[in-house]
Amino acid sequence: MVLNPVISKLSGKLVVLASASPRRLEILNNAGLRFQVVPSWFKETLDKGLFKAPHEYAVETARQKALEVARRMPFKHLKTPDIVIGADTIVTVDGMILEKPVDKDDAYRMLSSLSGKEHSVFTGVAIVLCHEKENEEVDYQLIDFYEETKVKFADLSENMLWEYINSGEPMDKAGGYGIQALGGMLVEYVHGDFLNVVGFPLNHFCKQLDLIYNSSISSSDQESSTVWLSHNGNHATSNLTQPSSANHTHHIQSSPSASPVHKVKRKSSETELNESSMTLVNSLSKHTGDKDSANTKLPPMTSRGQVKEPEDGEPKKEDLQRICDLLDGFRASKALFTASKMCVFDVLHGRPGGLEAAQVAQEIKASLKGTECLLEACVSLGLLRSKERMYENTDLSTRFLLSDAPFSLRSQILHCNDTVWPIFSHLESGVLEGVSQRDKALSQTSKDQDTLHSSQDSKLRFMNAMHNIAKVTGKAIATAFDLSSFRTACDLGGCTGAMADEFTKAHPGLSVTVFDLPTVVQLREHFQPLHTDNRVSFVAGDFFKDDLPKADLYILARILHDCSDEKLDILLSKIADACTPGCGLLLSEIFLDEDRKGPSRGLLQALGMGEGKQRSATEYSLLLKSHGFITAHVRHTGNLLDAMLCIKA
Ligand SMILES: Cc1cn([C@H]2C[C@H](O)[C@@H](COP(=O)(O)OP(=O)(O)OP(=O)(O)O)O2)c(=O)[nH]c1=O
Repeated sequence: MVLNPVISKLSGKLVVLASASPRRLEILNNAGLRFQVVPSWFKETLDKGLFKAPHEYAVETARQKALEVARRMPFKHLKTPDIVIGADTIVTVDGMILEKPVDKDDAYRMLSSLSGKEHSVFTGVAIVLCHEKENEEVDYQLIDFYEETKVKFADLSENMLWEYINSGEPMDKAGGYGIQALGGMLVEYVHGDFLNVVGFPLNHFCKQLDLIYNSSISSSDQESSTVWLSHNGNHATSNLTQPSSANHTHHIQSSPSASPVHKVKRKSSETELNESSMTLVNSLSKHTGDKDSANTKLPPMTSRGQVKEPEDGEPKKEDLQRICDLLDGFRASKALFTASKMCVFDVLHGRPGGLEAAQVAQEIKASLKGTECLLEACVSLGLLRSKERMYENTDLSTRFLLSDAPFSLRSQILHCNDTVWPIFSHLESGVLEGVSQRDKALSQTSKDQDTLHSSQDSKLRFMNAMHNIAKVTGKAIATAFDLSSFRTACDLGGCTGAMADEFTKAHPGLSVTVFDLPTVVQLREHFQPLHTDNRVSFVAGDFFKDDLPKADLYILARILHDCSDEKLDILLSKIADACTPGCGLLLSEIFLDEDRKGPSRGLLQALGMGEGKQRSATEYSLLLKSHGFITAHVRHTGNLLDAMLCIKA
């Protein structure tokens, strides 16, 4: 691509850099750009697990930074900018995204994971062109791209690491280093745009401006990822300027091996955007009539920032829908629980063409009316499909709801129905008293049941539920990190050995001892191992009281969140005592967002009022550090559980 003069094209326009980064300011200043700096208030807490690739996370964060400033300025600065530029720089290594370190130990973790390795630096850039309309409304044209640069670190000694960390330079930089300053000492080579590492891919930016201001093609035919936006409430519907439903993005790779420019066909922006990541509406763009963007027309935002309610004062459909979804949530859960418990999905399995409601009613020994209502509700939830009154399983129910499906969640569902549901029926008492209502709920439930489950039956049902989760999450956790330096592992509370199976499958040199209560270990034969090799063994014991089996890696999957602080201290102290320096501790839990605003799966679980608590990755990292374990890697798996690998100092 030939590059033309572009900076002059912006003269006379109100250009805003939505960044507090002194490096970005310096880069754009040196390029002769005249602009204002309005740091973005957007909190960089997007859930990394939602993004399929690291650069998507950086681009989305850059978009949000720029949009926040573009939206705020008309109200706070009483002026609408012409262009707002946002950027986000991340470092990636071993599949992990490294942002700015939270403390020196975090900087150590980051830099030691970069030592001796080639890694990538991605900077996502968002350019928001603001188009003010005669009625004071503002349309935003959003153009984004990313740049990747490869950087190779030398092997760094402990002294080098700590000398660099103690310089203080790492603390406000992604990956914990500044290539343009002392951090330059750590770098063996750079493949690609150096300024991109520093924080802003100036060349790519200029090429993008060239496309915007010098290109002969109109903006609506541009091949960059351009999306039109205007203020709105809170629903994501993308309105593409492209005739097709997908965007094309110029991703200009500057690493010598790649072709100078190649177009990356992007997923339709609808698949890339999650509702919380951007507010898109059907604006009055040139393509309002585009059938592909059959969007819900939403009330525009007035220039004063309030959502203008429709003339008739009716509440916005989207807001009402959101509340109704929550209102109906428990009915949907109970429909799933009941259909699972009554084996509806098993009854329909293997019945070509499906069954009529009457046939299902007969098989599950239920009323026709009740069965019809249940089947129709399951169809509305996507758990069944019906055609001419014949009901069949969907792929979703076949994969997760059949009793014998490889990733069946039926036992977990029964656990939720029989144990969690009664506890949540006492949630108000739980909130009032601040303690678990388990005993009250279950003693009442067990009295209600015709036959009290034997302790073995209830133990088996619980183990089945844990087995379901371990089967669904095991591979993601077992493959989250390079464990080649470990030979023996101990899965504390490993229950049926399902997780241990996944670890031995993923790591041929690893053997795993499952350490769990005698009652659990003696019931393990009910859960056949997934393969025959004998690298999974079982030892009975209580990890709060008994000596732990010796291992060079300890696994804690969904254990810590259930422990009181006192039990945490006992367990982690025992593990620390059993470990020599270099031993590993692999933690698998739901990691809350750093601002504890999600994921709701974790925060709703906390309503069980158990004696434990839900934590963010940083909180777990600090907890483990207090017992001598330094966090080496964190992985948001995008599955039900996240993972963290720590090393005994
Ligand atoms: C890798 C690397 C990053 N950095 C800096 C660039 C960015 O300032 C920072 C990455 O963090 P960002 O979150 O991208 O930027 P920021 O927090 O500094 O500013 P804002 O969020 O307001 O835009 O790391 C360097 O200065 N040198 C480097 O070699």
